[in-house]
Amino acid sequence: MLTPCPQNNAILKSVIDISAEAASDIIQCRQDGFTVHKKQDRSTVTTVDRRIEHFIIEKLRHVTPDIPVIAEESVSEGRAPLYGDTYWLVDPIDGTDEFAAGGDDFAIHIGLVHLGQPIIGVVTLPGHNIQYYAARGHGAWRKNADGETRITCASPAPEHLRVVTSRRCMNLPHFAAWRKNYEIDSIVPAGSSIKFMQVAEGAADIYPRFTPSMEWDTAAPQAIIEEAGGSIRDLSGDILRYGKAGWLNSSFICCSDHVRDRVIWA
Ligand SMILES: Nc1ncnc2c1ncn2[C@@H]1O[C@H](COP(=O)(O)O)[C@@H](OP(=O)(O)O)[C@H]1O
Ligand SMILES: [Mg+2]
Repeated sequence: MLTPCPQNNAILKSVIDISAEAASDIIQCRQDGFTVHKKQDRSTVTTVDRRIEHFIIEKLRHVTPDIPVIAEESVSEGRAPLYGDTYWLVDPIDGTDEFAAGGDDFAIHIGLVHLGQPIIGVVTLPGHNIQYYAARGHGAWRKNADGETRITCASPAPEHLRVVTSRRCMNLPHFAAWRKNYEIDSIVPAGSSIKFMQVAEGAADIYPRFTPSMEWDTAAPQAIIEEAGGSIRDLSGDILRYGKAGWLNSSFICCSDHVRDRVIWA
């Protein structure tokens, strides 16, 4: 376990500002109009994803010149810098499909990975005007129009689980089989990293994901959920780690520590 580091808190403050500036720009771009393209893997990208990623990379280079930035769209275009023990993982828009369709459930992710673990995370929801953030040892926080509030997973956890998951996951046979093993209160679909944030702020207890995700989809949210009293684990119960082949995550379960002993790990 890494210890709290005052320097990380200083870096976090800069990243919160960078992400807020990127959020304003996304809202402006949405008003001005943008174009939608398909990547080689047939997934969606917009001119806004690329613009925001470029902005974030330039800003991070200024704040932490020695830390390489691994970012979704650059990797898609075959541009990933050499990296070592410490690197940024950036998703300029998580939930691009939702953003391109005019919805509000999309997020900006900026996460700092050190020795395979995310130690700083900022998740901004431009469409909801909310920021979530954490640095290892400094707690998890939410900032909105009401100010800054410390967030934690629900304690005590309710008897029946409040499940949140991806719309893509809800109709999968794997999910149908999984849910049969649990006493469930509700199953609510949500887009992008809103699912992680709902667990982190106590609005949901568990987020199972049986469809693919990339490391930039989870790094920033994982830093936050871990500071809020939860975790993201593979189906064997091992904490999700970073720097894997192709930046691809396995299926995972994100849950509050208060329900972890109810989860059936493989
Ligand atoms: N087949 C696939 N392979 C890898 N990642 C996938 C995928 N299908 C969806 N994703 C990831 O899931 C994210 C959307 O999550 P959700 O379905 O929970 O809203 C996408 O984020 P992007 O929008 O950044 O591409 C993408 O990274
Ligand atoms: Mg993205």
